Amino acid sequence: MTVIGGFLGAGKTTYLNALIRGGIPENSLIVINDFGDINIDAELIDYRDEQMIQLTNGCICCTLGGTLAERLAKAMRLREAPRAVFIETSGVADPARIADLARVSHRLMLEEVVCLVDGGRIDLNCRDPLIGDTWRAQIQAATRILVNRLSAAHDPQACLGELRRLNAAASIHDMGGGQAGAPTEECSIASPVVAAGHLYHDVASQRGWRSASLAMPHAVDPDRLGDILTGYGDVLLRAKGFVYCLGRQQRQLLQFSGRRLSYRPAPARDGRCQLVCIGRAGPRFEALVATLASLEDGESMGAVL
Ligand SMILES: Nc1nc2c(ncn2[C@@H]2O[C@H](COP(=O)(O)OP(=O)(O)OP(=O)(O)O)[C@@H](O)[C@H]2O)c(=O)[nH]1
Repeated sequence: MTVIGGFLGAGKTTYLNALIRGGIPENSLIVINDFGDINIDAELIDYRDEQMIQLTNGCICCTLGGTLAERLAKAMRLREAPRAVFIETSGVADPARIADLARVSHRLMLEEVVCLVDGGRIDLNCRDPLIGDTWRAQIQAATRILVNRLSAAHDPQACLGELRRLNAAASIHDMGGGQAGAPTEECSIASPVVAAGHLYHDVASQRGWRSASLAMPHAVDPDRLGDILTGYGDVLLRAKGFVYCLGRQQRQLLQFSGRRLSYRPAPARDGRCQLVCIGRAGPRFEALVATLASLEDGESMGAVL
């Protein structure tokens, strides 16, 4: 079992796709957990549907006794049990809790706990009172830390030093991965594994988060939508989803993380248009949701979670 963790927007899905493209064992099982009630990531993973478990509506590390453990146990009892299991956690999960499933199972062996890190946001995330504990626990749980966008950091060496200070046992790799703001599908696969200790996070640290899922049935002005999301960048930590944009035929994948926005043509799958927003609970976040809803001429665009 390989656990792929890291904070919201750190690059977990990009990395998992690169792993799949690079070749994973036949009959692998992929488990995807998104924080909201819509599993956007599942649409972005290029893998056979029947060998993918999608978990939504919450963070798997907080509901371990439930769905994840049951679904994994069921999969491992199949006559042809998966040869490998890759779990992409939600961006607010503690990967250590998930890794412990393998540590206590006699059918699963823990291969590694990978933690993706947006190098351009190390100092910000580290100091943030809402994010800090979760972010640190993810790094401390890792056996391998993969840093991208380090070139966007004020002081790359100090940032790497901070990671090393948090987790002395993990191997740390700078993956390159371009400048912040330049979305990329590129992702190099860095090598091997050193064992590490881990730390549990406090479930209460989940308080203070808020997520909202919105249906986006009508075409939107991409610049206007971008201005709204960026304008609420102080409370909006992550947004992603599929939208139709005025002037563009193809459905677009919208990505907003680390205050950076990008659109790119979306995979042609089921055609849903939905947006998931995750951020800091409070009146500003509610104002953001109301503003997004008002884009639809006052009609509500969907339920707020
Ligand atoms: N420049 C650059 N951008 C990246 C890299 N990896 C991911 N991104 C971008 O960062 C954004 C988030 O990437 P994802 O792979 O979806 O991140 P994630 O950790 O799966 O996000 P959540 O599951 O929502 O927490 C996307 O716009 C990616 O294109 C990288 O190595 N370099």
